[in-house]
Amino acid sequence: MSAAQKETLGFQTEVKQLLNLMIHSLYSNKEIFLRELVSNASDAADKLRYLALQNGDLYEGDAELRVRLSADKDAKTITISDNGIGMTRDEVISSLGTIAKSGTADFFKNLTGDQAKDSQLIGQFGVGFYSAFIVADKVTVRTRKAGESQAVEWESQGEGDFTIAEVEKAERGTEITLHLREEESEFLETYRLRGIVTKYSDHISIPVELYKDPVPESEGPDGEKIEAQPGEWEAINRATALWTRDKSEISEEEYKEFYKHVGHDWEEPLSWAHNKVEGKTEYTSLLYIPKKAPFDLYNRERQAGLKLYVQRVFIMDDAEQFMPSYLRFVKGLLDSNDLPLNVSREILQDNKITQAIRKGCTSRVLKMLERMGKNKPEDYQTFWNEFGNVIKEGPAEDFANKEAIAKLLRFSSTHTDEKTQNVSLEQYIERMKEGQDKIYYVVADSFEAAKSSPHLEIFRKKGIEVLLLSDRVDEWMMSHLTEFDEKQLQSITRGDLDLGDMDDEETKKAHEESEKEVEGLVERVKTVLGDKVKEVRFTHRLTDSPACVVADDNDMSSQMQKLMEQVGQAVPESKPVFELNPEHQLVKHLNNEQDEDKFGQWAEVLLDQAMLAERGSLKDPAGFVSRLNKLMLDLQK
Ligand SMILES: Nc1ncnc2c1ncn2[C@@H]1O[C@H](COP(=O)(O)OP(=O)(O)OP(=O)(O)O)[C@@H](O)[C@H]1O
Repeated sequence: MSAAQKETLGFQTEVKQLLNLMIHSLYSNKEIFLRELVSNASDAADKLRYLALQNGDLYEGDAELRVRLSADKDAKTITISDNGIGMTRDEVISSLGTIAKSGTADFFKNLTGDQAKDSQLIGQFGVGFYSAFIVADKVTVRTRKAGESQAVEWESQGEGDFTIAEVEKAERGTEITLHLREEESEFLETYRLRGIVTKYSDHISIPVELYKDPVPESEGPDGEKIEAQPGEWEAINRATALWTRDKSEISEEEYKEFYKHVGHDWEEPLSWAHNKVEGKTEYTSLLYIPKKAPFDLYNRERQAGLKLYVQRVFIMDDAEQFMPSYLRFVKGLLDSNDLPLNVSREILQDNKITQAIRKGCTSRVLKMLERMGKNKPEDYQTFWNEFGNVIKEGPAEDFANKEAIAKLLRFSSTHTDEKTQNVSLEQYIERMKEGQDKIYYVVADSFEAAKSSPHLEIFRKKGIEVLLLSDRVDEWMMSHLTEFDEKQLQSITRGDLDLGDMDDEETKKAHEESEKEVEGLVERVKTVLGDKVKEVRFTHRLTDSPACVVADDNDMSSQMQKLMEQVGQAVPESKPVFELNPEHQLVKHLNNEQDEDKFGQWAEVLLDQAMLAERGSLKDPAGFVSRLNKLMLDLQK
């Protein structure tokens, strides 16, 4: 096909939207386009080096991988060229014409039109190649894939479409030419380009070279001849893989910039850990905790994982085998000395070395988070707000690290009665009352429901702290977390309430007396309610409410039942234990009711009320309302 047979293709709708948004919302940070393009060039070099392990011919006699920058002041263009893997025609169309990420549609749904918010979202999404259009009104990409003879030219003005044509290109790799907008000529200055590379891309492991113009022969001050200097390519970055350098030599800034490259993130990381492990398994890990959750954190198809290198050679992206799923937000890389260079995902799957590294990396991340919790509570709160719900999957997934994971958990609690989850189990234990041997918690549908649960009444009265749980995953998590620091975690809506040594003799006596006053009531209620309840008993956990329902110790809690019903699972029927507060006026009233019919109605209304407070809904709400109305009318008589 000649250039005249150029084909014009339309961008995927999302690309158009993304381009538009990017140009507007990222303009204040426009210089990052260079970071993105250099980062892509470096990835392309990594990919070629990996493929060349199997087939050295791909180097075509040129194994010195590098990126080159040059500016043409007359044409008002800058060019970024690499001799990496390059792209075929199909790859160009799919990489530079569509967005292949899973969850893209959801991402676009979340855009609000508010520039500040949207630019943050774009950052999370990854800006990449399209950022070229922030400074250019036309971009030309010429690329030839290693090992192929046909090259391709892609060109677009960043509006609705792009053209694609077959061209000749002697050198393998990709050359991107940006036709700068009128007002962007600052980027034609080599000092400016040099400054940006030093700032953002110093850590790139291949040389980034800038063309130094030739200097003609000249005369010195004393008439001596100064020889002409030929034009040449000069490396302007350090060009050593950052993670191979000594920790003490790497600045915070360098770690942060490197994160943006490996993590494809826009924001700075919250924290990182860089370790060289020697001994039986030898590897270097550089693990980062992002500041913001990616938009697709809960998308099952989302690719997550670390970048894997073997002896400094890039092997693959998204090696998910080195992190458990509840730490899937961790970004960074691993460089192993022990894995074979031809390692594949299949080999990684069932491999002793993988397991050893995974174990090491997991405990390193858990320690890093624990330290952050202790030393930088504000950062930790940011982390928890973003990723807390993922960490909550941990106790079920990683039995061996249960205690370490439990230390990371944060909860809302009656100590503050605030929605922010910021109370740790260790803090809870420090505040435990004398004689208290359990950690109490309640799970409800929402924070408000948890906070006003009738089950809390006695705890509030006695000043015993209770953790307030209301995230979807909470019930599931708590079913896997039964103990912490040798203390049992106890749901206050389950089983008989035993406040252990915290009740003094006097209180116990008063309780017995109040039960005596309504003696026989339990049996009467049990008779009228029949098999609607599993058991009826008195309770002293309530102060303001007449009654409540609790789950039997061996039964599923009502929150768990609800969760299972929501996902369409058959739920084995478990009946509630109905508890009556013998000190409450309504319960006393019930006891005095001689008319068995009315007694039955009162008992049912109390049961329905308790169910409503516990589950937020009733199986037969109309029945409840009509019984309640009848009783109200009776009261009028
Ligand atoms: N210089 C290059 N050489 C070879 N392929 C490239 C080059 N630049 C881009 N690509 C291809 O185009 C794809 C899209 O690039 P783009 O920068 O938009 O996204 P990305 O690098 O995959 O991720 P992110 O958006 O997070 O940066 C890349 O994944 C790669 O396959």
